[in-house]
Amino acid sequence: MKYQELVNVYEALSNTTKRLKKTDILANFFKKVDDETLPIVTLLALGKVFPFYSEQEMGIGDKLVMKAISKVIGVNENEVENQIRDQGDIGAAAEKLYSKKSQTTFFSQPLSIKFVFSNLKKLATISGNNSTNKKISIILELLSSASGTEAKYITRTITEELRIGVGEGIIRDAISDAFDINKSVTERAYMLTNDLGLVAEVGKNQGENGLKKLSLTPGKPVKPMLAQLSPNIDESILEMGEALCETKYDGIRMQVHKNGDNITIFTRRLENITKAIPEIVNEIREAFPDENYIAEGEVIATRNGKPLSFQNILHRVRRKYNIEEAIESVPLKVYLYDLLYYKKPTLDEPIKIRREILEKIVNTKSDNLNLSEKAMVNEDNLKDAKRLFEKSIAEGHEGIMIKDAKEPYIPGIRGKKMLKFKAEPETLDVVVVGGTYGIGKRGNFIGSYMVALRNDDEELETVAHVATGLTDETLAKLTKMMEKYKINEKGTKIIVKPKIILEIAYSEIVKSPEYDAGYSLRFPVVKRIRDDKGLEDIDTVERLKSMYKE
Ligand SMILES: Nc1ncnc2c1ncn2[C@@H]1O[C@H](COP(=O)(O)OP(=O)(O)OP(=O)(O)O)[C@@H](O)[C@H]1O
Repeated sequence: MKYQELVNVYEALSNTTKRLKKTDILANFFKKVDDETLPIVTLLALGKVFPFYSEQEMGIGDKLVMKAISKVIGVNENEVENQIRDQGDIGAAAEKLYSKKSQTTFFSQPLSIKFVFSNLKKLATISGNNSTNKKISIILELLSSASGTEAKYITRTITEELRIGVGEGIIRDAISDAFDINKSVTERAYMLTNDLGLVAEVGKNQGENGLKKLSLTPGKPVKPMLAQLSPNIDESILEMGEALCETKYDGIRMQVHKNGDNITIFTRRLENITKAIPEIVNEIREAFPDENYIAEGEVIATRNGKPLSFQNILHRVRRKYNIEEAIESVPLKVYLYDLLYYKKPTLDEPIKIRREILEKIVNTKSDNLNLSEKAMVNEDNLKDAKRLFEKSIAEGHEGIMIKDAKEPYIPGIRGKKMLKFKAEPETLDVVVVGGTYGIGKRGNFIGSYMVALRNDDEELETVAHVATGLTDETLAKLTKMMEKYKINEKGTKIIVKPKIILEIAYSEIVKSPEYDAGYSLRFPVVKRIRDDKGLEDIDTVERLKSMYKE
């Protein structure tokens, strides 16, 4: 199938902001695509070449792409840079420059989707000697056979900025519509496998029954079950009848997979962090029986018995070098709290049973590996939950989790079956879309950040400017990140790609016509940079509205 056909779909998608329309466009396209190309286009429609959980990333800087464009068009790099500034992004700039190109490539073969995809994959895997030149020549090969619109989307895919407003949710719905499958079946199949290509393929060829048979595979990460806020501990427990209450540790969520001899550890964003924490891999190997399993827990860092800050842990689990040294300086502890697979899938068992199996099979004799502290609570012993909460706070943890004892694990859903109750007021996770440089002494720093939430159509809506809560060190770090993601700059204002996630505390949600969301936050304060979250994890306008009503 020709790449131009996918490009026509991209264009149609970027011409509408309506979620239903986008879903419809994609569903019609999926119906037409052949079996081999179908998994590929589910990734390309997201602007991706590798699935989310893959360790592979594109990692190609804008500069390299600019260089390639300048060679293909035969203009100097300054002109490409000027176009990017005028058009707002590299793709639109490439399209514009192509339209001025005098020499057309009549004799070249039209690009096929498969050819573009395999070249993009190749790009990401080149390393070592002379790799920059090799990368340039692959980009050149693609761009020299491309039309203007094809070049627009090839360059955007390479720089990982597709800008067509399509997220996983729309692709999932489009698969459902294309192959006439109940949305909840597609959703669950995706949450369990994290593989849109597989879901599309099985949905097309085996329908709903085939998708229902998809399950967990140790080694392949699962989307984590998420928690809602509990308004009140007692009320939540009474509603559930019986609750498994546990300490809420403020660390990194970890999903441990054992398949054969291999142990793999993923974060909540499904990043593979196995290599950074070899001591934990060893502890886990020792503590579990030699079976296949998937367990979940929180990893925290401690010093003198007290939990260290979240940033410390994040640094530690992302580390690529000097790991031995880090093992000494930032010792980690793991608290396990769930079991999704043990010899076979266990996620459909109630959490009470999953916990019992976990307790039975895990040997927690090491100081660094424990099960989460727990209390089984019902109407007769509500005090135990309060006691656990107070103890958790006194030990420096965040609060407690309240889990409905009879409920299964529901991947990827933020439902009412698992709640959290924290000592500190709830915060919002937002994405930075722009900023303003400071004045005087702070002229080199971006002092104020324009932040946004997601809406139902998977677009971003601005919600506040935040300028407090930042230490000089964080300001410097954020400014550097903003410059890296810069799309446009005018005077002291800068627009950036939506890459930086901040956790924001605030005193109140108020109505405000000034922002796209129609609401804003009073006294917003940056709590921390959430490097562990991605755009798909930020809060939604819908959630903001429901919090306002509450
Ligand atoms: N005992 C526990 N059981 C389940 N989750 C726990 C536990 N202790 C800590 N956690 C953490 O709490 C998180 C659940 O809260 P939530 O679903 O709101 O995630 P979140 O958006 O990261 O929230 P937060 O910002 O409050 O951590 C889990 O992702 C996990 O990392």
